[in-house]
Amino acid sequence: MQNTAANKRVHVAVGVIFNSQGQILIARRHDDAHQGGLWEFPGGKVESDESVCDALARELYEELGINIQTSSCKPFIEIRHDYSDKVVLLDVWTVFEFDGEASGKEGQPLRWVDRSQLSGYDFPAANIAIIDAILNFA
Ligand SMILES: Nc1nc2c([nH]c(=O)n2[C@H]2C[C@H](O)[C@@H](COP(=O)(O)OP(=O)(O)OP(=O)(O)O)O2)c(=O)[nH]1
Ligand SMILES: [Mg+2]
Repeated sequence: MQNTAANKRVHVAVGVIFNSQGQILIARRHDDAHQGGLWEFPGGKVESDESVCDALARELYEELGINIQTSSCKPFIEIRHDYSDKVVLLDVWTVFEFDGEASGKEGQPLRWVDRSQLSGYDFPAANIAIIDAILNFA
């Protein structure tokens, strides 16, 4: 099979996680990762046997050490984006309740930011639409 962007399409569960002060958690992607060095909303690839929400819960535990109830993740927006080397489907969910204190379990820097501060960080291109939706979110 040819190594085309089409067969590198990845389905990604992404969490926009709010704390009790209404701040949002962002993490900096490792320099050597795809879209490395940029900030992201935590999450990762959905495996074939998982629901998106189960994948999100697993990724948030692996990356941040927090536990979410699958009933607390609500669908927010879906973004399909074609990077030249990869096509991603970002399945974005909001999370308002979680147990534990988030820390960068993979050594990634984390920040809790007000939504007005999001524009001060560099995100992958696919995130522009997510950030617009957050800014318009009631
Ligand atoms: N998690 C996340 N990924 C994003 C965002 N924006 C964006 O373009 N992406 C892209 C980058 C990657 O190509 C893909 C997510 O892959 P990932 O590296 O987080 O996947 P993963 O956690 O399962 O990582 P790994 O096990 O493969 O190392 O989606 C975002 O806000 N959050
Ligand atoms: Mg990830």
